[in-house]
Amino acid sequence: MEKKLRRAMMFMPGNNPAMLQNAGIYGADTVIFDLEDAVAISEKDAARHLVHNAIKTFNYPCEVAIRINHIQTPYGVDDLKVVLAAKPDLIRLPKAESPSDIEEVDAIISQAEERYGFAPGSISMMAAIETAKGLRSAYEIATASPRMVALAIGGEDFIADLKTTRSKDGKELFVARSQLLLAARAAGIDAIDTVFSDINDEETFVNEVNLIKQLGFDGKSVINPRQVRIVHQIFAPTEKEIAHAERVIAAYKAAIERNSGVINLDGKMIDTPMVLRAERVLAYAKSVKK
Ligand SMILES: CC(=O)SCCNC(=O)CCNC(=O)[C@H](O)C(C)(C)COP(=O)(O)OP(=O)(O)OC[C@H]1O[C@@H](n2cnc3c(N)ncnc32)[C@H](O)[C@@H]1OP(=O)(O)O
Ligand SMILES: O=C([O-])CC(=O)C(=O)O
Ligand SMILES: [Mg+2]
Repeated sequence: MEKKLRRAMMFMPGNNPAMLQNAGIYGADTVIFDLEDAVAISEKDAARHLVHNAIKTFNYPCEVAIRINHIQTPYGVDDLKVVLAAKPDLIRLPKAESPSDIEEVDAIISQAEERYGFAPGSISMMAAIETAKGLRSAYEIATASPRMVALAIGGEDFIADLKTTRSKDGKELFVARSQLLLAARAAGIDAIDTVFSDINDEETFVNEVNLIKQLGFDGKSVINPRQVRIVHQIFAPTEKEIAHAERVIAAYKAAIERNSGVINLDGKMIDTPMVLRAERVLAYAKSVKK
């Protein structure tokens, strides 16, 4: 099965009807309708129903995710009660700290799938790690349910938990990003980087997207349509990368025909991991073009 792309996952407040209506037009791989921190407590109930109706009404051309409130707040269970009936593709649990958070949400989703006649397992889950405590259990959280498709880092809350501030080069998040990436990779699921809040600082945003791509992340949470285009551009393999990958595969095939194990391409040794990476570049380029 072809891998699902989750390059830009775009948040919007669940109580903003205009944004919900236009959510699908900006090309994000995933839209995230937020019921958590972007929605005031007095608006929680209205937002749930608005999000439910939007999913039922608009035929979004992308993955549809909902960020619910944490399951142990007074709002999380009610969020699920209302929105699951609309069959979102993905539930994002914020501030996950233990596998039991995931198990609790998983159980409620299973009940809803049965009640509404949805295929078992058809609603996926992801979790955002936003505290040092959550990061210590990242692998257990990632593997707590077969529904889990991604771990994200929630950098704003994480930095508050670290008791520091956010710098332009993100040094304070470096270890957390690396550890989260390792946990996601060990679990075989996607790793998604945090939002970048200063939508007018394009230069720092571009540097940050290049950094997280190099670290190995699959995508980034974003908060504005302008950020979607930048993330998608940076994640797309360049013509040069595609041409190189094609030459690696061709050299590998030619070597197999010659029964030769060692391949030399432009003076550089090519071996199995490089062939795997070249295959991944070509598969990625193919899915990006669609
Ligand atoms: C730390 C966290 O928890 S982050 C997650 C929660 N936060 C959010 O969901 C915030 C999402 N983002 C936003 O609300 C907005 O982008 C803001 C407030 C940051 C900036 O808003 P604006 O100044 O209006 O942005 P901008 O001028 O670029 O908007 C251009 C258009 O895109 C729309 N738009 C902006 N952001 C979004 C979005 N996230 N989703 C959908 N549409 C959006 C605007 O409504 C506007 O539409 P229009 O031209 O039809 O009027
Ligand atoms: O999960 C995210 O990217 C946004 C968020 O809540 C945070 O940074 O605290
Ligand atoms: Mg947060």
